[in-house]
Amino acid sequence: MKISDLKLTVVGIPRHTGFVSKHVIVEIMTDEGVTGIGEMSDFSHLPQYSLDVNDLTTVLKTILVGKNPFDISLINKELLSNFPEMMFYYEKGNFVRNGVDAALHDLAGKLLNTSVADFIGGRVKDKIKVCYPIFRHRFMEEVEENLEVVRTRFKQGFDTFRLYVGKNLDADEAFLDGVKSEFGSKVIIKSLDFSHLLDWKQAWQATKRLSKYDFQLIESPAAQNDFEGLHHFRLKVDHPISEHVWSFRQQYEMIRHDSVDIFNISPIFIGGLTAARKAAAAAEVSGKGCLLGTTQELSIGTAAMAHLGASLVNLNFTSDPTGPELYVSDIVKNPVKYEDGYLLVPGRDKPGFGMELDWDLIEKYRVPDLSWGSISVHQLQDRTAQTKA
Ligand SMILES: O=C(O)C(=O)C[C@@H](O)[C@H](O)C(=O)O
Ligand SMILES: [Mg+2]
Ligand SMILES: [Mg+2]
Repeated sequence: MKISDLKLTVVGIPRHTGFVSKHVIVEIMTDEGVTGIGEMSDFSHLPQYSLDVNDLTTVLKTILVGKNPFDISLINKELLSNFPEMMFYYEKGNFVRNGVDAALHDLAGKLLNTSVADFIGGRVKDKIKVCYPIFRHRFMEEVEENLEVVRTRFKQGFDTFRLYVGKNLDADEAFLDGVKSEFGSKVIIKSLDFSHLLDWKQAWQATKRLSKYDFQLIESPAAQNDFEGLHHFRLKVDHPISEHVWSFRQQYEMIRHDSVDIFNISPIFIGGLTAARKAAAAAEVSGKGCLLGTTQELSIGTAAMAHLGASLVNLNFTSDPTGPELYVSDIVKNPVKYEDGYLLVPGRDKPGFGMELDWDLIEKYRVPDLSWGSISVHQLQDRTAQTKA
């Protein structure tokens, strides 16, 4: 059996915040008529240049067509040669490798008539605890809007939230205060995420101020790749520290410098399920915790993470994938489901990821390319449509 073709389709889907994320749907076809689907999720991140999707299609066809789809390790090796690791969180080559590796997993599952979780290690759990994100405040008037988000989502069963912080500490504090006085211990704040916007000393000052509120962990409280800074920060605070994994070299340096307690692992940022499983194994071997991060995927990307999370033995902190709840629409007929603040892993009876494309929705949200238009760095850092300077 051979891979016979590949197709990439770009969609632009707004979030309830108004921010639009562009994603690429990947289809890998075989000469036996079975197609695997994957997602290169959320290209709408800095840096502000875009890939040429037609050219990318040609490049990926050159790599894939004629290969046996079960040769996932071999194909990953070739993808890595063509899209090498960079020491940058939002490196777009990782998104490309992730979408292809996902489609290969979906394809393998379909060909074997087995779910992806069963294909990569089976199920330690069939639901994954997740938290809903509260995007970064820049202005005081956003506090009430975000408290309303907590009210709405709490009613839907989300009792755990994470908060992006660091640009307006008065607003961060007002929000945490509002949550505490309205919900008390019924609502849990999983994390404060500094998103590498402050250096470790500034993040430490901010943390001291916000530490009168309860939260479980602190994420990205230093510049990207400041392994020593993370280590210094970690020794100063009682909370566990988490950091995203965006390259194996970076993960190795975090282990070597004892920079973190928890690795935040997302297939999109490390370049696929195959790579994410290695990162989770490295976490296990180095005695670190692990959680599933997110770029806010659509249902295909989120299902891939659900299958991955189901098979991990060391997923010991609340995870982040809530994309399908954030966007106004999806591109599948049967989106992933959330129940009482858990992401449900698609059933064992469904081959591959268990997702089916909805071409009416794809046509509705299809866009010609990954071009940017006009958007500010603040909007990209804070994931809001807020245009105020
Ligand atoms: O934990 C994080 O950091 C994120 O979730 C990053 C976000 O920017 C996410 O990728 C998003 O698009 O909202
Ligand atoms: Mg983060
Ligand atoms: Mg994202």
